[in-house]
Amino acid sequence: NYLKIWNLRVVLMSGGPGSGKGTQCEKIVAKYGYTHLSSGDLLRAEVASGSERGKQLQAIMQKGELVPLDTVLDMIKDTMIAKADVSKGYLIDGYPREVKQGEEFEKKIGAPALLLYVDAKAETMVQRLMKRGETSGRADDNEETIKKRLDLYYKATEPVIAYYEKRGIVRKINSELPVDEVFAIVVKAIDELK
Ligand SMILES: Nc1ncnc2c1ncn2[C@@H]1O[C@H](COP(=O)(O)OP(=O)(O)O)[C@@H](O)[C@H]1O
Ligand SMILES: Nc1ncnc2c1ncn2[C@H]1C[C@H](O)[C@@H](COP(=O)(O)OP(=O)(O)O)O1
Ligand SMILES: [Mg+2]
Repeated sequence: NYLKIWNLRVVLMSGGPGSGKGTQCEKIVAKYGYTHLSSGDLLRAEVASGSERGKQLQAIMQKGELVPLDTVLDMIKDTMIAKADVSKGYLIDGYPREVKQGEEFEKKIGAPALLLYVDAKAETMVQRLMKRGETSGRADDNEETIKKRLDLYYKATEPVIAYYEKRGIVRKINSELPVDEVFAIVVKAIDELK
């Protein structure tokens, strides 16, 4: 199984907090059957388990900071391996969030085929997250933490997109558009992969 993950297609979903990554990933899974791995969901599952490690992770996420690289990469890799036999490809949402994470992913897992970059204005992202916060129950969907997540996104995650742009695998998509219009562009980008 460990060998098998090297041969499966990897698509990365990137963009700021609230840009619509999760929303588009859900639609991609429905159409293409990729295995969706959200680093945030994996971490929240660990928190929900009530483990000691979960408590430490919760404290970091509540502050809008990044959890240690090894923790998140191990979670992703273990899940990829566990699902290799039934997977048609992987859709990875929320990773890499800094260039170092991208480098480690390549060393331990492999090179992605495509990076979908859903791009929205800061204002739009804040608005969406405040709205999501009314019902999400997420400890990080509050004004103070949203601001920190946005700052960190511009500082640490945007350089990741530049890193993959040099390889020509980035497709930038205007996610100010309605969900279905964003998805139509996503579909085009995926269908262009051979
Ligand atoms: N294209 C869009 N237009 C309007 N609202 C959107 C759009 N995409 C996502 N949203 C809404 O914005 C919020 C954040 O979306 P989500 O997919 O959770 O983003 P992310 O995973 O990038 O944080 C959700 O409440 C979602 O319904
Ligand atoms: N690759 C990663 N490295 C470090 N921390 C991460 C991470 N992915 C997620 N986290 C932590 C910090 C994030 O602020 C938090 C929520 O992530 P998320 O669910 O992907 O947010 P969103 O979908 O709103 O962009 O989890
Ligand atoms: Mg998300």
